[in-house]
Amino acid sequence: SLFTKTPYAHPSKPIRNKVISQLLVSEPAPLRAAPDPSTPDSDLKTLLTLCDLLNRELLVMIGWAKHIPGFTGLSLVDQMALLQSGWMETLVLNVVWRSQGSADELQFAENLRLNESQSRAAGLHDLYTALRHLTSKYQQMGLNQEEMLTLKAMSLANSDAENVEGADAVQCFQDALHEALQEYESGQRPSESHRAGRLLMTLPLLRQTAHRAVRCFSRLHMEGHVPMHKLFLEMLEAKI
Ligand SMILES: CC(=O)c1ccc(Oc2ccc(O)c(C(C)(C)C)c2)cc1
Repeated sequence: SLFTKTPYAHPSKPIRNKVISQLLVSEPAPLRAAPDPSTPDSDLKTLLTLCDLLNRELLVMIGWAKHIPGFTGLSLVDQMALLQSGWMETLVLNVVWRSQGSADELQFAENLRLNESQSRAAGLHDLYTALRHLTSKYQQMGLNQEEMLTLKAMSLANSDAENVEGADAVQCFQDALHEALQEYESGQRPSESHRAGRLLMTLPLLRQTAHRAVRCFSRLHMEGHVPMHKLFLEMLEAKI
């Protein structure tokens, strides 16, 4: 009838899942590393540049989270709790996604890629092996951008923060993201019936990779060579 609202599929864009299309439009532009031109190149300079990049990524991530459908429906306390427990997984997925196109480098930024020997020189070998392991897992699976964005939002929603006030609201937030993934995968042609489950089953490895990254930073912090930004230290303390 004239009044049934048939969804209008724009010819060039297939009808996408609402949650996933919202995640696509709110994906921030990748940041660029900002090495200090007056400092001579050194391993410490690499670390300082990476630290600065991470600090800016943290700030961008906080703004990004607010665009995840349902996130701002949580109490502010719960929004902060999810960010404090899920930030590392979220940032790890970002670097792993950026590194998908490379066989042996980590692409922290378009203008900052490290291979194994450069990572080792900067004291980041543990980080390198952990992130490359997860990167190759997603390369084997042929992870696409829609799936990466959904997993990123899920990793925040499912970060198992301890002191959550509104457990039901968080559960509902998680369910909406899970539903979006299921709907997206069943809409794929050819649809792979186990795809959504396989993607969810990579989350334990993502959690483990984030913990290995935290250990790497705690060691670097203990060694005391690298000054770390206050926000980063606060977020790091929330993970230890
Ligand atoms: C403090 C310090 O020594 C440090 C060393 C390396 C580093 O490199 C990174 C840059 C961006 C980034 O997103 C990530 C993760 C993906 C691991 C979060 C790591 C950041 C900080």
